[in-house]
Amino acid sequence: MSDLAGVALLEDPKQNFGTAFTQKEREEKGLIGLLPPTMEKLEDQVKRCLFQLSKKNNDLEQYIYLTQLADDNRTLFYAVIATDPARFLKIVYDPTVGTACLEFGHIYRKPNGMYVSYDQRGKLKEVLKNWPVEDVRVICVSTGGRILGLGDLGANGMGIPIGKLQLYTACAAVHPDVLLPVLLDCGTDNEKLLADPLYLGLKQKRPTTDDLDAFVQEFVDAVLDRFPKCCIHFEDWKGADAIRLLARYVNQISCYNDDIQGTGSVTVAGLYNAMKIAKSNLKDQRVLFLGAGSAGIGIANMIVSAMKLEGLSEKEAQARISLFDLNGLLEPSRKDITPEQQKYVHDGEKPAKDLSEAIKALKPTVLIGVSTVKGTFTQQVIETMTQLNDRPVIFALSNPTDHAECTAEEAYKFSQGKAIYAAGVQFDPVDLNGKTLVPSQANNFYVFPAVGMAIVATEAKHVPDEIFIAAARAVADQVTEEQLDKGMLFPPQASVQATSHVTAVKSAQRIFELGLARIPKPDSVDKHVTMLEYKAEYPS
Ligand SMILES: O=C([O-])CC(=O)C(=O)O
Ligand SMILES: [Mg+2]
Repeated sequence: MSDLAGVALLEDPKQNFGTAFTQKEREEKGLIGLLPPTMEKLEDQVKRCLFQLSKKNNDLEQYIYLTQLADDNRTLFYAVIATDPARFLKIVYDPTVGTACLEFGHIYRKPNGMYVSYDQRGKLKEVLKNWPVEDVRVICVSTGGRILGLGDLGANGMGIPIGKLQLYTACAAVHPDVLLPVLLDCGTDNEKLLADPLYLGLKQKRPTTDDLDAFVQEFVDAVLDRFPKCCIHFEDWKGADAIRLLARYVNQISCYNDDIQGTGSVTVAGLYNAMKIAKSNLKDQRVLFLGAGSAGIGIANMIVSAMKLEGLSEKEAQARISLFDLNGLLEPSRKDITPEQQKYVHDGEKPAKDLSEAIKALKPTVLIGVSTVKGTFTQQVIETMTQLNDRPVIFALSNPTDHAECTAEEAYKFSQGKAIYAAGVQFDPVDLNGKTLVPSQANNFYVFPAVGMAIVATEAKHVPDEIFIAAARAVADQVTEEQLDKGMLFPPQASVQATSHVTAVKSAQRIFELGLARIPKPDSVDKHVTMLEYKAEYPS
């Protein structure tokens, strides 16, 4: 039982049970008179929260309410989320977390994690000592350099590490005590924020790449010094930084980049199921990306890994993928190709500025949008895909909602219901010619919380793409025939906890198979994961 008492106990979100403290606890802990006399159960408290939430008239207000609830009583916060994950995922996470990040300096209440800032360089080991928990197992860290499809939001990006780690617990039951959100504040190039008197981050421009990399190295060293078993989850960094730093650290320490590997994994999961619907194989697809940043490269690389498992060579797999960005098709005459993009630039390809033209020339079977630009999958683009394919696969992954390349309704309508569609956010079902089509949300929340649990459960020393392929397979295989028939490529969000458990177990098994665990393999990986799972309950 808690060593805190009285008001201090009520102010500790981990140990505060509010009106659910029993008479005995109230007497022993000096709480008599500090609470209303009625003693409630967790279910009663949940009902009151749901009532209060029903009075909030927009999603941002609900986000603010839930943030305060988490600061007040953590158990109750997770119990509320568990009543309806599908409803609350879109509040504590994408898309509402995007609105929250835009407003973060304005709606700020409490830090809820660590702000490690550029002006503390040279002292990061000292800084990390200020975190009160000794055995942190996952840090989710962002520079705010590229928040969702919203660009550089600087320290306002803190909403993302907080929200991502809340999903570790809400989806995969990772114990919240072992999770630490970090905003690595290196300034921002966002002039609007720099001019905002309520902005909370460092009011300076971002450092050079070399200076950033030196700062990140100091941060990595400080993390390993303070938390030797910790995995570093990189999230929402500027694309080039994300790719470069993942390449540097992926085989060196326990780390992964969710925007690269998690997004790649969930997209491959969606493609595995799209192949079941289209009665085809991944290795036979031709894939065109709109957007050639970290998400596009991450997904492309993951598709290559998945095609290799189906028997293609690396070169053969890469030849099946092309990239198209703001400046048109990435082809040999372009002068602005980065080394990571180069493998998807193919001899003989001609310049193309118009996406429909590129589609006619390349005849892709799969079109993936990671452009952050709304409406770029026009009627013409969707119709061209439909002329070329019986079942065109169209994934409009940019988020939040008003950044999607096309809506579910547009994809289904312009393809006469033939498109196999997924988006980065959840769109409502669409009625077309007497059939209800259920669009999927190809969002990395199906993957990163479960992989996070697998990492915690195995103390993985590295987190290579193989683990994310195993997670993709696990997610895909949990969709039933009946769900596939409605166009669903992912398991229902209502059962995300059960889905994440299975995905975590399969991912952990893969970590053991690859020899990447730092603990001996338990007799039952399933039981081992179950034992670690956090329950949003008061001790009885
Ligand atoms: O957070 C999300 O919904 C997906 C994601 O990682 C991103 O867009 O950066
Ligand atoms: Mg992200």
